[in-house]
Amino acid sequence: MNIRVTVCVGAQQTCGSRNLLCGVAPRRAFSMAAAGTVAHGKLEGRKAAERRVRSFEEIPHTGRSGWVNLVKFWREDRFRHLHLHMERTFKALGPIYREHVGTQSSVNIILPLDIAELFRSEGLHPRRMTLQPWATHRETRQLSKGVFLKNGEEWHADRLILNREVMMSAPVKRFLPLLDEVARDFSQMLQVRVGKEGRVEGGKRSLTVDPSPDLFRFALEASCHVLYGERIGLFSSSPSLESQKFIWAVERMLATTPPLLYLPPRLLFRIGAPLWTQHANAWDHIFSHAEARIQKGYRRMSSSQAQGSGAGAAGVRYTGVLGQLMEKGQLSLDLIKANITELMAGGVDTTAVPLQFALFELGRNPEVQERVRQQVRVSCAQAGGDPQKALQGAPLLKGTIKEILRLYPVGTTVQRYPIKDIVIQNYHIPAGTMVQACLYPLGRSADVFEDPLRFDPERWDSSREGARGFRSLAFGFGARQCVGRRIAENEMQLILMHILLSFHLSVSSSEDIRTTCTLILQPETPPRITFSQL
Ligand code: HEM
Repeated sequence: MNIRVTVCVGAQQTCGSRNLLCGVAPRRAFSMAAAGTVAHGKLEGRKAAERRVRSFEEIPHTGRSGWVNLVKFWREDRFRHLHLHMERTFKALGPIYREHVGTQSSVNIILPLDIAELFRSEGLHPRRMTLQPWATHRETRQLSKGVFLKNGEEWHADRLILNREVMMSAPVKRFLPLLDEVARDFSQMLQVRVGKEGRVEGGKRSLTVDPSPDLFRFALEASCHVLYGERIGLFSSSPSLESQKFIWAVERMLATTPPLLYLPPRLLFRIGAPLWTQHANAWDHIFSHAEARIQKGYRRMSSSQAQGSGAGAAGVRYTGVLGQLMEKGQLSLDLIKANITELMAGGVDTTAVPLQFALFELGRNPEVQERVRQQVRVSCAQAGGDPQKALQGAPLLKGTIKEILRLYPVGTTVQRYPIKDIVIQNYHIPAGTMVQACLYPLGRSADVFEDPLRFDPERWDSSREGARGFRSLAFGFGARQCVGRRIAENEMQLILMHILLSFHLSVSSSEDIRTTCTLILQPETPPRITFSQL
């Protein structure tokens, strides 16, 4: 593959390291043998050396001192552009490199086959949000009120219970109408706004706005509807200030996480003190808000159980993931709280931000937009109001989401710590090393995707080559993949479906959006979108 040759020549130059799978050494061996100057024995010796698994130390790297790198990262503001830094570094060093920044060191990979190797090998996962590396500190423990989600076998058993309420097809079928209701309301709210505030052109109104605040409210409203089985009124004329504060707190928590991850505990409370305080306050708010919501749901559940009408009884409406977990009683109340808190914190920016990118890409690609809309119209007409059928009949909606997450992956990396030694790109990687699949450069690599910068939802058509094989990894992989995946996929498809049925989308400039990395990838400035009545 092209990347292996060209990129690795660069790797040799930069680090003096040779990646023998890259075709550099074999090419030399061939020319020497052709000239008849190499004895047979020597050639065999060279081949054996080529087959030798190279040591960890030989992996190209960005500099040995984590502290020097940390200073560079601070000075050059690389934390905010980590995705671009990775893209550049792969171009310079080849398809695998090591990086050491502050207390973090990782091996970074980009090629689907290598990523497959990583995921196939048994690997531990980084700790969950409530268990960040510095969570061993007393302060963090106090902050999160002693509620922790564990890793390991215990985690796996709990996760399987949770999967039954959020990932399997039966719960998805139950919560899909709830998401559809919120998506429909969002579109209606927008219609009212365009009707009132829009400019008239050719008898129709259109309005240009930054939709991001509304998308954040949509994401929280939708995930709360699924979690608690009831609406929290964020589209009303006086939305709750507490919910708005929750949205800000999640944003703050995400934005303050990356730099803190690289600081050792000693420095954390000195250099990082203001950041740490903001981070701790944000988590405090997330926990207390989620706790209040959970208590409310718990009281509602208890009173309906006291009246003898459990959530599972015929004719009783779906009481959300919280209600289902409480009714089944397989998880302790503390674990239910911890999981629901995490689902609340994980369910806002992760969907609101890709939706901004989606509206932008559909706006700047009117022909693609029209093809998706046509499919949605036909499918909705045939679905007779059933949201599941409507989505099944419009695969381009799913393609749109995959395409958005390819170009703008919410999490720019997926990480694993292999529990056994593994070999990637013929390099030995010891157990316990953090290995990162780097999704942003993967999604934009011409060696992996044809015409990678083109927004093309049809490329994910399952009959097309390239649609398969460790290329769509935005939700991670395997037992540890995103637990909110089904909520997110359906929520995003449904809102796009309702928007496309009501509005034509356009943007004033088709220039690329500049992106920045907090813990998630987002636009530096939210794009303004013109919504025109159809
Ligand atoms: C486009 C939207 C989303 C993307 C791209 C995304 C991506 C991810 C990724 C990459 C992981 C790590 C997976 C792995 O290591 O294999 C993850 C984990 C997680 N996500 Fe999401 N996510 C999204 C939406 C959501 C939503 C809506 C929720 C909650 C409703 C959520 C909750 C979580 C939780 C709780 C975990 C930790 C799972 C565990 O370790 O058991 N995510 N997500």
